[in-house]
Amino acid sequence: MSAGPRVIAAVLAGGVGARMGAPSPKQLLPLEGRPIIEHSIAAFEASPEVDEIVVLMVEEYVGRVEDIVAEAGFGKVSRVLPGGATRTDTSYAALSAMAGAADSDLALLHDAARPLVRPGTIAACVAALGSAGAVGVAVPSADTVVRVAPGRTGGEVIAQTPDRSRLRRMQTPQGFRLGVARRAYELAMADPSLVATDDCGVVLRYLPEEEVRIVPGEETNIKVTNPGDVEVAETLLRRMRAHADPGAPS
Ligand SMILES: Nc1ccn([C@@H]2O[C@H](COP(=O)(O)OP(=O)(O)OP(=O)(O)O)[C@@H](O)[C@H]2O)c(=O)n1
Ligand SMILES: C[C@](O)(CO)[C@H](O)COP(=O)(O)O
Repeated sequence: MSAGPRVIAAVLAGGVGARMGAPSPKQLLPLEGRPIIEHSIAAFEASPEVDEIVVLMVEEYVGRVEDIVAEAGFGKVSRVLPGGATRTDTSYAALSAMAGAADSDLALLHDAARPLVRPGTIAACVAALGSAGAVGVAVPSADTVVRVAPGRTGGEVIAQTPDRSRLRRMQTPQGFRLGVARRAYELAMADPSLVATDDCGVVLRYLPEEEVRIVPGEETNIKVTNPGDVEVAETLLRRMRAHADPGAPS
């Protein structure tokens, strides 16, 4: 009997949290008494599909995260490494940290700033990677989304109102067969005009022949980004627990 692919999760925590404006990176802010990053790592630690976790942290806080990992007893975390200057650089560093894994193994890239990811969502990503080389968690948009352009007399005007039924808001995890992510990132990192806001976008741009599958996500999987978002996350977490939601994060 052959073993299935190894599943390696990368928790991306290399950002400084400029929009949050806290004195330290937002992934260290307490959420119900535990650092946000601890909740994010805990979701992957608790997922039976995940074999190993690597964490990419702002360089000066790597030691702090090693302490968090040791105190929480996260046995799947193999390394805490410095992140890069941009999120894309951090994703590339994460893939480089997986150099010993096979092209057929699976990488799940997750924002540390999304502490409410459910184990069920992680499981759905891994399941989808059974028949797809690239997958991303997404939710429909409740708002109408428009594309804007500079106005003739200044300000912004609406250039296009895309069909909302075809629009999705991307979240994480985003998962890849390692061979797919490696090929896409090799091309991306060699492109001086690279602009990317997520990892599925990198695959879509550099490997257009690759189908990037959508995995339905949850509205509760918010990205803690701006002041006030920690309070929103705490309210959501309490509500998920109060409703005895079996899929609630631990
Ligand atoms: N150089 C970077 C930038 C971002 N991230 C991570 O990517 C996720 C999503 O990014 P974002 O919410 O933009 O975080 P920050 O970059 O920290 O926020 P800001 O843009 O406000 O500075 C976060 O978990 C963040 O730590 C990263 O690993 N490396
Ligand atoms: C990857 C992401 O969370 C998908 O929505 C998002 O694009 C990250 O963007 P950020 O500007 O780095 O927060």
